[in-house]
Amino acid sequence: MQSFPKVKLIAVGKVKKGWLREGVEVYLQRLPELEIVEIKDSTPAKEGDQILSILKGGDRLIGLSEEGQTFSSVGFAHFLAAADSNSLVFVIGSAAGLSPALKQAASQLLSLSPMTFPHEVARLLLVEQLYRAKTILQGSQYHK
Ligand SMILES: C[S@@+](CC[C@H](N)C(=O)[O-])C[C@H]1O[C@@H](n2cnc3c(N)ncnc32)[C@H](O)[C@@H]1O
Repeated sequence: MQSFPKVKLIAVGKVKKGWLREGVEVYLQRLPELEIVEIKDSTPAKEGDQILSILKGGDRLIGLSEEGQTFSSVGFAHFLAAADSNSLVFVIGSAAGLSPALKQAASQLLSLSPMTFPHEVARLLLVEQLYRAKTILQGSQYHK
């Protein structure tokens, strides 16, 4: 069984739709290693500055963007397992996306699909894939 790192998700804006909030909550309860920090939406440039200002030294920023790298779920699990510290910080932008400066500062961009999703849907998809990754590393039956 491989260990699962602590991960942080910085998300711009709230999940307003109850059915999506409920879904995110289900995976959050199953994944105590995940902390979600929400910041208020403004402009991508201001949001980017705020996100960069709350990062700690050594944090590894992973920006969620449809332009990023795609993984299989098993590949994503191995990527997480290889992150040898508890410093992974994922960031999901607002409807206007991530600022160029934030994308530049990210050590990597992660795509959930080449298609574009609302940020609330992207949050649910990411937390499910993080939970799935944990179950893959634990060898449990969730991932088939
Ligand atoms: C409506 S999208 C913004 C789309 C905008 N055109 C852009 O340039 O990012 C809102 C946020 O959801 C996330 N997102 C949406 N679709 C995604 C995907 N396929 N892969 C990864 N993240 C995605 C991104 O973080 C994005 O900033």
